[in-house]
Amino acid sequence: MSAGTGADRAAAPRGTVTDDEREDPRAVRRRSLRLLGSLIRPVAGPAWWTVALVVLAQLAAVAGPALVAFGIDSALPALADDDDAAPLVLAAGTYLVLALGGGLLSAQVVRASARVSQAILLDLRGRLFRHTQRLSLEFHERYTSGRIISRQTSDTDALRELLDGGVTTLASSGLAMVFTAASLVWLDPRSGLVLLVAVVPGVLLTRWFQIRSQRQYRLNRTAAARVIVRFVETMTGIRAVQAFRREGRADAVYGAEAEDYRRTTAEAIRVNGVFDTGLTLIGNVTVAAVLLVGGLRVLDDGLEVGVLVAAVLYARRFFQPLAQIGMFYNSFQSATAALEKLSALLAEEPTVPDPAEPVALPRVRGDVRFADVEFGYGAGPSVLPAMDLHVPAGQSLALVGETGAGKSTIAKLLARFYDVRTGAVLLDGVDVRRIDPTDLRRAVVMVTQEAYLFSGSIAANIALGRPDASREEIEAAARAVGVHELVAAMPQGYDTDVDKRGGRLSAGQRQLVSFARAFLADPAVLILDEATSSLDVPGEALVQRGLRTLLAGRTAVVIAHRLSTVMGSDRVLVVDGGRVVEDGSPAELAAGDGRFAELYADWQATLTASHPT
Ligand SMILES: Nc1ncnc2c1ncn2[C@@H]1O[C@H](COP(=O)(O)OP(=O)(O)OP(=O)(O)O)[C@@H](O)[C@H]1O
Repeated sequence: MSAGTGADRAAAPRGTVTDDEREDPRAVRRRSLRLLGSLIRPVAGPAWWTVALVVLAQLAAVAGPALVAFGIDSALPALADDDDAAPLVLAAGTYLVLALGGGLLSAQVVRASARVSQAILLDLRGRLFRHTQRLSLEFHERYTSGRIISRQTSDTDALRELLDGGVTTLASSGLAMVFTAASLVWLDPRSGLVLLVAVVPGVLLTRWFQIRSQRQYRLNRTAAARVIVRFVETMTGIRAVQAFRREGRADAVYGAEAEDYRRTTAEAIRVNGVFDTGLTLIGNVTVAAVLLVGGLRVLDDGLEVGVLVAAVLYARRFFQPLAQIGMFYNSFQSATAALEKLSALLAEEPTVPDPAEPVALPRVRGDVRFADVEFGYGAGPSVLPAMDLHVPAGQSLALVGETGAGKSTIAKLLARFYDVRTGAVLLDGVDVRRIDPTDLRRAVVMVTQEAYLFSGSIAANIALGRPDASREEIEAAARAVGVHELVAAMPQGYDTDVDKRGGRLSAGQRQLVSFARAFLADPAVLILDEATSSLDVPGEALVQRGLRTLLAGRTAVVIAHRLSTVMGSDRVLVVDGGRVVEDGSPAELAAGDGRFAELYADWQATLTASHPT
């Protein structure tokens, strides 16, 4: 796989920065922090409450060994010498209460942090969906769907992982270490000194682990992403794989990538193992050192036994949190990377902005004009260098031209999926950039080749543009375009689920449903990208009839691929290199000696060849 392909980026590992490659890292960090701040602000109260619970739980935990020291050094002698059981009962009772309280507090921490993290994630998911949906077509054509899916899944998951357990574990672990060290220094400064000496190799080992595990983690995420991309790519292109007998080769490539994934995972586990073992070793040596140094002092009467026991307990506890901090380091890293990518997505602005002062256009006649339009995608070259075009209301216009000529671009500008660079696209004399978006969407409908059907009933699919339409209206639209009989013959008629057996439709049938959808929406201007099949086979007569009904009585711009569609339209525009090179009625142009006449002759020849009489 070549580096940096669309598919590659689509499944880019969480640990790598792909979206922000050319951005200033400080700006990226600021943007990420702003997003984090805006996510936390609404739940600031519960978040502070969680922090308070974490502090209390750690205080309860750290008091244990000190109580043990008190029990041994003060309470036991009081019982032995003075027959006074009160101090021992007090120490044991307090220990029990703190243990129970600590347990309850820990449970509360889990609940409180879950509440905070789930509220944050709900907010984030909603924002991502609304924002991505609002972005212009330009964004969706540039940002592959795989990447959007990564934002909604693995990136949100990375944050979830951290918020669900990571943050509280990190905070608890950090506090536990500080409290433990402080208690030991307070109880017995010399034992505290032994502990502080042991911190040095502990910190060095943790730093080694951070560097190694970060590198390993990235390798591992890249390997995992490759396996997924390869799998998806092979299965998406399964027809080509099987048709060209590429199974063996695909298997070998996939096998090598899966092996790479296994190897990097094994190495990551090994690094973890070294870290864990190293920490345990340092912890045990520290305990032994505290015991030895303290034991000698006890013999010299320089230290009380209880304090020694407490010191040993504290030393044992000290290194446990470090292992947890190490474990969550990777989660923290990937959550940071995820936050950067999420904030980049949320910072995208629609390239087709809503007008500041929208012009209401409730009743549109359908007069379309391209006035001195120049357009190109992004900063790319001009695709339409200079387009002047007037389509009077009610006219049906067929756009023909070679692939890449600019036909779809004209259609996309008219539907305002993109905005022109210079000049203007006018509807009934009003610049489309100024028209109220709701009115514009109602007036101009684009039916694309793919005829996308959403999961749900056929009726709901037809009513997409007018969800309040009655069943009668839906049926009338289906009848008009000639799809009623087909739907009526389905297992549950109009209630048949398009995803279920019996609801699956052929490409032509799907197109008829999308015609019914457009018919019901009843726009003044209809843009239609006809399916690419260029032969007028008899089975498509139905589609042609549906099409004629759909186009009747409105302005229509059709990217035509069938001769019958072209010949049935009022006017033909031949486009070449973004310019109109021929313009006239189909009969006129066919009889001439221009490009359309050639195309017409080719079409005729193909038809005769495929339907010999
Ligand atoms: N999203 C895009 N970003 C950049 N360039 C684009 C984009 N879409 C189209 N183009 C370029 O604009 C030119 C015109 O493309 P357009 O899709 O309008 O052609 P077309 O006539 O509709 O072709 P076809 O018949 O193959 O659909 C082409 O050179 C194409 O490479």
